[in-house]
Amino acid sequence: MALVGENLGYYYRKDSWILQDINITIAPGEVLGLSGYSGCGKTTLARMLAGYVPPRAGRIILDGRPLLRGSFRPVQLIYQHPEKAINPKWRMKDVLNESYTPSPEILEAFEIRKEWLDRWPLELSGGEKQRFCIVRALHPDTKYIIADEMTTMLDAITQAQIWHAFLNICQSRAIGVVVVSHEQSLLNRLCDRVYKVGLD
Ligand SMILES: Nc1ncnc2c1ncn2[C@@H]1O[C@H](COP(=O)(O)OP(=O)(O)OP(=O)(O)O)[C@@H](O)[C@H]1O
Repeated sequence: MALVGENLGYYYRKDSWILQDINITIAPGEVLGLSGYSGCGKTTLARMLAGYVPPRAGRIILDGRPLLRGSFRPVQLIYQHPEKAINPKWRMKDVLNESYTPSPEILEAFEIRKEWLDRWPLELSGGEKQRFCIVRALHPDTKYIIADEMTTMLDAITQAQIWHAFLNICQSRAIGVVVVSHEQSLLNRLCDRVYKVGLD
């Protein structure tokens, strides 16, 4: 059930390609890093791999078939800023239960406190909200997760705890993970291999 990007290319302004001829394969359970200088196109590539943006060239294949943009996303994307992914008019328990009911164990693994569930998004910190986005992405049918600067806003200790919990679950379910980060030390620590986007 590999996730494959074949000859991918992207531009925002016509004839001004920011990504070209990207060939990338992620195996189930693999942790792949995406590195590269600021503005080289990491987020754009992440969005294409998750099926949020159709490539201008090439295609995304999941399990031998083109990735469909259906209602359920087998490739989940976690953004740097959880505010972008959470409806501000929903209480956190509704955000959490949007697509499945997470077990008490998974909530515990991410240290999500019971009293947070009745709060509005504005009443939680960015790091607290991000835990909900991570749990939500770990839907039972998720095959791949693209984590775009997922823990950039967190202190080093919380960052380490969250990655530990997250990668344990991904490993146990053979979920493939793409870690997008500008922090080379984080990529070296977490990833089986690192793909460099752009030239530098
Ligand atoms: N919606 C857009 N319209 C036009 N240009 C865009 C748009 N989004 C991004 N870009 C440009 O595309 C290039 C790649 O952006 P992208 O966000 O993918 O890079 P990145 O490697 O993730 O950057 P960073 O590490 O700084 O987050 C940048 O030059 C950026 O200015």
